[in-house]
Amino acid sequence: VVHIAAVNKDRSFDDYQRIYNTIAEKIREEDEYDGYIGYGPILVRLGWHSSGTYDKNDNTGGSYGGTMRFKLEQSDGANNGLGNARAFMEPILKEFPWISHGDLYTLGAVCAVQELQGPKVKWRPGRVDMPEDTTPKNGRLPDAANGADYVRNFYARLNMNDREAVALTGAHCLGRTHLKNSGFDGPWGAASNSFTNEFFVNLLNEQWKLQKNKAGNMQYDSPKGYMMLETDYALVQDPAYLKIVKEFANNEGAFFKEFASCFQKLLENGIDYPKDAPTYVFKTLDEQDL
Ligand code: HEM
Ligand SMILES: NC(=O)CCn1cnc2ccccc21
Repeated sequence: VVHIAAVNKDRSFDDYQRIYNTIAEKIREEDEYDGYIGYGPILVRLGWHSSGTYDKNDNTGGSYGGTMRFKLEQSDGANNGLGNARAFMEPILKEFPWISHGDLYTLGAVCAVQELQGPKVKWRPGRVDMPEDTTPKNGRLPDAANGADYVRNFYARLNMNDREAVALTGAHCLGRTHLKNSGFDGPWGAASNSFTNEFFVNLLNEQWKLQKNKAGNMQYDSPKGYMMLETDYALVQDPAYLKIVKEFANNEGAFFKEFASCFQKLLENGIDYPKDAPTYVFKTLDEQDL
């Protein structure tokens, strides 16, 4: 399968910055969502899950076709709860009907990372909506009840190495788990809507206890009320991963640099960009005094 980015000559940086601003202002406005966490974290998850179906072995899946808009992909249990993120995007699609779903879902994730004080993430337009029958089968997204070998193998399918795998999982500094979505319990207190290296600091500094949660699933809990999935904790069980977790816990800049590059790579997996395709770095609302 080959997906060529469609360069739309009628649209400029300003057109996409306007969509970025509309999403960013809506995140700011609807701040009460999910116990005042806001929509940022779930918009990051929407962009990630739109892209996480990619398979480097046959170049299928990924963000290009916008197939997250179809009920088959939405029915994957791993996507439980993302209807809230899609509903958030509905009015944006109405106001800007010229953008593809793949471009919108990935632009929303980049906007959320930047507006939550994360690193600048480069973004390129050109994804084209594909028909429903191109939707990948369910089951390509990861399952949290696994260890380091599974994590390494899963990220390898996305063409991600150890450093990229650790950096990407660092997005679990945002938001929380919801029993009704994934069967994992999440602490109200500890959830956050600021993009930092806290995930790595907590992994190293908290005492973690593996226990069954009230849904009967295993998760790690800490005295402060933090939690980690088994796939999160795998990053301190595996010696190669642990070395990178320590680096990112002690150097937020190194984490930000790696995250910025591998998040862009994740959102663009499977797409060939012509040499005249533009690359955009959006301004935050704060940078525009908005
Ligand atoms: C082995 C890989 C991964 C596994 C097993 C995993 C699993 C999960 C689970 C079970 C949840 C809770 C969903 C809910 O109950 O609402 C979650 C939330 C989340 N995940 Fe991951 N994840 C993985 C990788 C990633 C990556 C690569 C990113 C982004 C770069 C990411 C971003 C998020 C965010 C932002 C949330 C919070 C969403 C919210 O607060 O609504 N995750 N993840
Ligand atoms: N701060 C917390 O205790 C939750 C952090 N956290 C750990 N693993 C996660 C997976 C998804 C969302 C938040 C997560």
